[in-house]
Amino acid sequence: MILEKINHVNDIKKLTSVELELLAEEIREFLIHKISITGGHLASNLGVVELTMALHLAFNLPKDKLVWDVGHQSYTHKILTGRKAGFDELRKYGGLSGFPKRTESACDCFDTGHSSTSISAGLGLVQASQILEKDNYVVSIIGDGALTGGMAYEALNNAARLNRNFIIVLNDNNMSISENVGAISQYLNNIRTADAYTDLKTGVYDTLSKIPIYGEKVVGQIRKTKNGIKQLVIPGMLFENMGITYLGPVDGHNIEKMVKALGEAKKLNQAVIVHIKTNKGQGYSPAERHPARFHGAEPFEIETGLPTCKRAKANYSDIFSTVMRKLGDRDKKVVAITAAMPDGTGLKRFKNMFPERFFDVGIAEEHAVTFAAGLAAEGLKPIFAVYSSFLQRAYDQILHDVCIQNLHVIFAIDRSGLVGSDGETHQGLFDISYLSSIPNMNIIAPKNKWELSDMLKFAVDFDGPIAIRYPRGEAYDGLRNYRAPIAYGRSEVIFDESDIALVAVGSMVKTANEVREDLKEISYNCSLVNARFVKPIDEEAILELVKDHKLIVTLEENVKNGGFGEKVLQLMSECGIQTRVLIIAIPDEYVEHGNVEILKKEVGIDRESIVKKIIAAYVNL
Ligand SMILES: Cc1ncc(C[n+]2csc(CCOP(=O)(O)OP(=O)(O)O)c2C)c(N)n1
Ligand SMILES: CC(=O)[C@@H](O)[C@H](O)COP(=O)(O)O
Ligand SMILES: [Mg+2]
Repeated sequence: MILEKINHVNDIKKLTSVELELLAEEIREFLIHKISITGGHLASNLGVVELTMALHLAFNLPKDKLVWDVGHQSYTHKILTGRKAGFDELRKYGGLSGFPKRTESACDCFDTGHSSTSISAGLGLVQASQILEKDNYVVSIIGDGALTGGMAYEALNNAARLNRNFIIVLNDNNMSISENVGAISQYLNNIRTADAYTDLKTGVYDTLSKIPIYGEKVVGQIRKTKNGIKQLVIPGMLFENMGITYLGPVDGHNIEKMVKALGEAKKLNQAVIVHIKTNKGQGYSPAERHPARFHGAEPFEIETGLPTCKRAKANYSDIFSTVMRKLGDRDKKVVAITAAMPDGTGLKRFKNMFPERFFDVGIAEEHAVTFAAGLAAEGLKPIFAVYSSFLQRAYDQILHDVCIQNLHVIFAIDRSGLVGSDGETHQGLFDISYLSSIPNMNIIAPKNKWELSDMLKFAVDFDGPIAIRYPRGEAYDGLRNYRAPIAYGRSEVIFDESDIALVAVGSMVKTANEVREDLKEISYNCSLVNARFVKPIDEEAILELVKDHKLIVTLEENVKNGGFGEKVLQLMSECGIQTRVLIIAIPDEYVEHGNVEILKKEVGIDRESIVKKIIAAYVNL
């Protein structure tokens, strides 16, 4: 096994070219085997095995810096930097992260998780090296999907004026999670498929370069020419015209060719894009055939590619998908938007049924929000389905373009709360806080699958900005009989007792009900209130609760700062009420990756911890 020889960074440099080919095969087998057990981002990682090897051969880590965009494709990099043994615990609590982490290795120079940040971060590293007079290379590796994100262009706009080497590797597999979208994707596709064009370019350059003394100059001259012959011989004109040298496209499964291209790129004192063509899922036919399904794979059977655990119940995204279909049927003004997540959010069905009312804008959450605002300004009813953590980057667009004008944009916020194995960057723990500080915004959260459906209908009939937050995973199907119509700003009393009032938001209603049952067994009486509205909070109901309850407990899967509990506390203080409020929420810290149940325990929002906290608070009243 060649893989056994790879224990430290740069071990790869000791291998012969035959061994390198074997190593690529072994890494693929290793990844397929490990991820079939743990789950993880398989298809993207299979696609970059040779590219990562080429980068490790061409550069000296950790002195040189590799910045992985999104970072979901960094598994081979982890293997080559001595972290092979960690793959049994990949994305598990306390185990190896699925993304680059500076705390995990000196070879991880920048943490990522969200898309399109690598060129900005890389440029920062380059400028820092210059100021600190360091002598190292910086390489940002960005996918064609990540290149649909606006931040990448903001960075390219700046990188173009560099007079120092900065290599941007464009890992082009012609896929985002789903099919990539937009003009840039089309442009790259044209380059990918225009082999004759590439040969012409290579041929012309090679011939010209071979002419003694003047050849190199002529090539340089062609690069500087704004049109004419350059249009004919240089793919990647878009980048060249911006002032960024373009090299490629290069076969991303040929190590030798990539090392050569990277060597050329290293010679330039400016920003240079090396366009690498890869195949998402390379070497594992189920992933090659279904790259979207194997983008973020659950554990699967290697022979068939089928998931090992069949899902018995629908998750919230499935419910959303079904309701969206009905809403689309019922109301022609309903339009749906996704920022490159049609599968994850459950919008694929809507896309198939109403293609003219479906918009995938690419990984462009900021644009998605302002685009939705434009649609709403003309009277349509846009529903932007987005993961909680990805909506974070559209804060100003929500405030400036939607809420100031009080436009009727519906935010269907999936993955609110703890998401689990993706960790810090993806936990949806801030949306209540960041949204509720914005005037005109309304925030609701369903307790179960039926309420998600009711709330979506309510939101479509509403007028104004409204966000519905719901968690990742299985949709709760308990408390079915509690289905009072949704009324603006009103909560729902589920159990009316005395002593302790549990006021829970969305996913925490289920937990609160379990806590209520546990406490009942030891003779504590608890009322259970489903908050429904986080903004505006149901002040009337809360002021009613303080009349016959000694302790109010608020429960939410959001950070405490700026959360629901703090709003209740503020109301109490404004009304001069002394009743004790116990806030069950996420503490002021980032929550790492791992199984959601373990994470809940760690942050103290699991059933058992809550019971203990309530008893402690109650006996100390
Ligand atoms: C801001 C943000 N939005 C959405 C995502 C979800 N996401 C992760 S990877 C990905 C597709 C990236 O495509 P590409 O860069 O081409 O990489 P590939 O998976 O094809 O290797 C998306 C949409 C994200 N990580 N960050
Ligand atoms: C890397 C990334 O951002 C996505 O692939 C994300 O991991 C998807 O998460 P879900 O599995 O919750 O759809
Ligand atoms: Mg891609």
